[in-house]
Amino acid sequence: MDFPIVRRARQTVPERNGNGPVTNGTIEDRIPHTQERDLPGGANWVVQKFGGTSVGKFGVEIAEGIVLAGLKQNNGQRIAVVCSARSTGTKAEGTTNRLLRAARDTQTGTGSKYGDVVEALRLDHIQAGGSAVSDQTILKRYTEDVDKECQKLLRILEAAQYLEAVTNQTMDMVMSVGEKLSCLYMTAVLQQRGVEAVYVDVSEIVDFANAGKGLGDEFYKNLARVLGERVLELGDNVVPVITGFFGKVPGGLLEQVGRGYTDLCAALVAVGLQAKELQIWKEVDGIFTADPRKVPTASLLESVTPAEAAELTFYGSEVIHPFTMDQVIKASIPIRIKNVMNPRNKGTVIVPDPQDELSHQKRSGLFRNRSTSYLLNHGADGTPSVRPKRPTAVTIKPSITVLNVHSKRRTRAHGFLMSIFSILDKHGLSVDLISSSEVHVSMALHSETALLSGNDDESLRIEDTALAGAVDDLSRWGDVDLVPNMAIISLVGRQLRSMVGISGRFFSTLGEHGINIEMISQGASEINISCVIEERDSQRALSVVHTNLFTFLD
Ligand SMILES: Nc1ncnc2c1ncn2[C@@H]1O[C@H](COP(=O)(O)OP(=O)(O)O)[C@@H](O)[C@H]1O
Ligand SMILES: N[C@@H](CC(=O)OP(=O)(O)O)C(=O)O
Repeated sequence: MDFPIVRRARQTVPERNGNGPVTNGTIEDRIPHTQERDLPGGANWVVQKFGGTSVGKFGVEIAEGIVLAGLKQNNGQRIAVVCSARSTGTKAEGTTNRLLRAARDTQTGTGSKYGDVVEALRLDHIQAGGSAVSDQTILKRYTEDVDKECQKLLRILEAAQYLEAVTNQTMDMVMSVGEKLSCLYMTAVLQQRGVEAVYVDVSEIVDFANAGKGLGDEFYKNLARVLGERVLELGDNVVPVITGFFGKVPGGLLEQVGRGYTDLCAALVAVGLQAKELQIWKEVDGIFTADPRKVPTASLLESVTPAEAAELTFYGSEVIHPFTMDQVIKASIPIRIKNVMNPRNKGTVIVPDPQDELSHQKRSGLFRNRSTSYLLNHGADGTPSVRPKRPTAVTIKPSITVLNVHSKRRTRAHGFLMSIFSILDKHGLSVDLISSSEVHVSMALHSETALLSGNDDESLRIEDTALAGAVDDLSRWGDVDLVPNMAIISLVGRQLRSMVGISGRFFSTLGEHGINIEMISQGASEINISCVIEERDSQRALSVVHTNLFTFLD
């Protein structure tokens, strides 16, 4: 479908920059310690979650330098390991993506294409095991288990092809094989090094009566309890290696929780065991003021709040799945982001900020008092805090298309917005950022796969069927245009709400460096200021914002 593509830009007037004090106290004061909590039976668990690329590239280092080293500390600490599906290169080419592609291939009628994917995955895992495990008994058992899982997977895919349907449940069953193979591998690698590792498949664990009611608090509470019980059954010296896939959940794990679900699984295990810490191991030292691979001067943050971590993840810095924090923080379990390549580094801790708690307590019911910024600028004794305020991090989300709708004024404003949102809902499109006036609405939509294709305005076409359908329906309500190849740049930080002039400084920094702002959204979240820019300006925008708003603020 062809559509007019229009490019416009709006700039803001810069505000004065402000500076000032922040919260008092050290991070260690803020981390809840085991002895402060009521733990049953002296539990001393640390739950270690390893991401797909970490298991894919550093399986042996994880076993020796992290798990075994942790056990040798001899402080009564127990370790539970949770793994995602392996990726030996990038996540895009990893096991989960290949499995999802195999499931889709069953519907394209290209015969055995999915069979090739399964065989490639089988060989990949067998080869990885072969190079990390020399004990023939362990290796034989591992190879047989991998073969068995791959045969089962083939049968599921054949059934989907025969039935000409891939349901959410089928997709989940196929996807779960990634975590199963990965955990079989880590179990064998640990056993080879003398660890009493036991493979724990939790992919079928959801069978309790509540499952039908959706993924509410009760569901997660039950799931955490059952996961904890399953691990505790294993005995005293065992290191459980738990599949980071806990489907089949009502509506499908992919649909309900989305990619990155292993973080949530690990969080629930931590809650079930009342662990003293949840560790999320990655290939970076922790959370930085900007993506350290793009901004070499970015600095490591000692701590961030759960809300900051969630905003950063949503707006492009894949730090931790946003559903994870809720579960763990409610149970007073700190989360630590650590680096598999540098295990000695302390990493970044995710803990709530007591000042945030304080400002929540001062709120009276529905109504919020802006004067809570006083609390953010003063210590508990009323003295002004002395540390300078600064944003926490800057992040970029690429692959954004801006969708603009100008009302034909056939309905009043509230009806207009209602119609727009019901159309987006009908087509399953979700909005990352929105800015609206009475008769105009601009929305930023994100998609990993191209929404549009074409090299210039003339040849641009809508690729995505959901977007094409939405544009068709929206055209009845107003004039629609699309702006492709955009990115969202977001400034995130708990102190932003009390930094007078920070938005002006953010936008003027972009403006002064010739970076055009297409759309602005501020205020919906007190800890995030975002705007849409052209994707080709992303790297430059990240650098100039980091240089001007992080380096020179003191
Ligand atoms: N603010 C940030 N701090 C740390 N990492 C970031 C940030 N923004 C983006 N990243 C990127 O997030 C990725 C997280 O680490 P990685 O171990 O690769 O993820 P995963 O565990 O999903 O495999 C890194 O590639 C890093 O460059
Ligand atoms: N393997 C799943 C789950 C996951 O959490 O992965 P990772 O921990 O590598 O982000 C995915 O790719 O989404």
